Amino acid sequence: MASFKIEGGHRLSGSITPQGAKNEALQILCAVLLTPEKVKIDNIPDIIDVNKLIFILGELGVKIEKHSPNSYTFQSDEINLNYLESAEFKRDGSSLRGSIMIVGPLLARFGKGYIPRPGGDKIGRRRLDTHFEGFIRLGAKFRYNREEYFYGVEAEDGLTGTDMLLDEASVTGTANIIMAAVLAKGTTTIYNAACEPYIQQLSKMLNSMGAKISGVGSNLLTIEGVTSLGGCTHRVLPDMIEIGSWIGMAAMTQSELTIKDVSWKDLGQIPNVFRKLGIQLEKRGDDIYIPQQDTYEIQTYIDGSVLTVADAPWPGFTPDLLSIVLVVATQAKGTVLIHQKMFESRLFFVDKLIDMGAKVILSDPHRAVVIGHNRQSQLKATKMTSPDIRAGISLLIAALSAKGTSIINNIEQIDRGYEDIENRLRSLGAKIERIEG
Ligand SMILES: CC(=O)N[C@H]1[C@@H](OP(=O)(O)OP(=O)(O)OC[C@H]2O[C@@H](n3ccc(=O)[nH]c3=O)[C@H](O)[C@@H]2O)O[C@H](CO)[C@@H](O)[C@@H]1O
Ligand SMILES: C=C(OP(=O)(O)O)C(=O)O
Repeated sequence: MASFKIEGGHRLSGSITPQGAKNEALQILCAVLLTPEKVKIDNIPDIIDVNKLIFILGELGVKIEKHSPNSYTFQSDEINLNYLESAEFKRDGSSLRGSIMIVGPLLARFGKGYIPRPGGDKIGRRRLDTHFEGFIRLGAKFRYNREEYFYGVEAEDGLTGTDMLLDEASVTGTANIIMAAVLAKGTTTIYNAACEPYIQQLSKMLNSMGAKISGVGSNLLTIEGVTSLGGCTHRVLPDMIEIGSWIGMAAMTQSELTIKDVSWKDLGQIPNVFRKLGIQLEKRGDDIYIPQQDTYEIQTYIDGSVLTVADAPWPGFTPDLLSIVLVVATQAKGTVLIHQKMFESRLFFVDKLIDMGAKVILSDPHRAVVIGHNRQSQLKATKMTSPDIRAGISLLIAALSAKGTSIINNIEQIDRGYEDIENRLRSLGAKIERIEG
């Protein structure tokens, strides 16, 4: 297991370009299974989860041409469905969350889709009911092998469009159902659909392949099924979660930083939430400029009560940035309640921040109150283990601002979602080293 050794307390400076969005890339890669024609994708992040999915596509027989670390062409004209029944697939498919989204395209195009229980962050219960209820509504037969945690859907006579109301606005669930419905007979409506930029991008890509999806960006999608889809080229948006992480790093290390080409129009609440923590952000063209700030003060509500930052399905604030907001608040002036509504095991990493000297009260698994130090007391370096991607990057941010040298173990968790993070941080002046275990 590799580790990071971080000497904290150094300011960063310069500009950084965000990687392509992990969660969008995982959807877009699955969509290449919907056509026998070539699909070219640019700005794919070179991270563990994405590379694992590309590996699975290769095992499925997809022809893969790599033009550069971030640009590929895929062609799914000879798919090897036998792989789905292999022991290798049971191992490979369960190693990330995004692999679940191969099921919709395979079901739509080949009449069957299987998946072992997918992996991903261990951040609480992560059910798949929405996905499979959607496929069943489209006419698929469902089976589940409890011993092997193996899911399967089949539809020998194809899928038929229908109206459905999702039980929750699941991101990967909506993507999966969209990819199944684009090739179904007739019209499907999906109400209570997730509408994150990831889903909007997937829908736009599918429309450029010949699909007929309307309502893109809303929670009511209408999909007129077509008989086949063609090739396309697609560019993945910058990763809004990485952008939020860079904002957090700049604030915590009191650094002046420019984040380049962020696609402001797709950032939703993200800039505003950081502004509510008192962090100054300037829109400069399509860049975010963050001036060096010695202190920042958390706003209160108009009536003077304590600010809450909570997650919600889009256009609400993404749960994937709450850990970062939490760590940033530890050095602010003021108090904030962090309410992680979606996941029940994502806040436990605060123990480590408390060890480092942060004032945090974990009220219950979903809520933590952060009482900012206002820079009166610097966090102390420590040795810690990264439990999930976002807690991992939050601990890294804490370590960059702390006094002394910290060690973070299990950094594969960070590598799952952040491309070449130590070299990019070093280019901004951070003192960080990877130690191979
Ligand atoms: C590969 C990928 O794209 N992963 C993202 C995707 O995961 P994923 O698609 O797995 O997450 P879901 O959107 O299905 O749900 C996440 C959690 O939120 C709960 N929930 C969801 C919707 C809702 O309206 N109410 C509700 O309580 C679910 O029960 C679940 O516990 O979306 C999550 C929620 O934005 C992100 O954290 C993950 O980074
Ligand atoms: C929860 C996350 O990822 P995954 O769904 O892939 O585990 C995340 O990106 O923060």
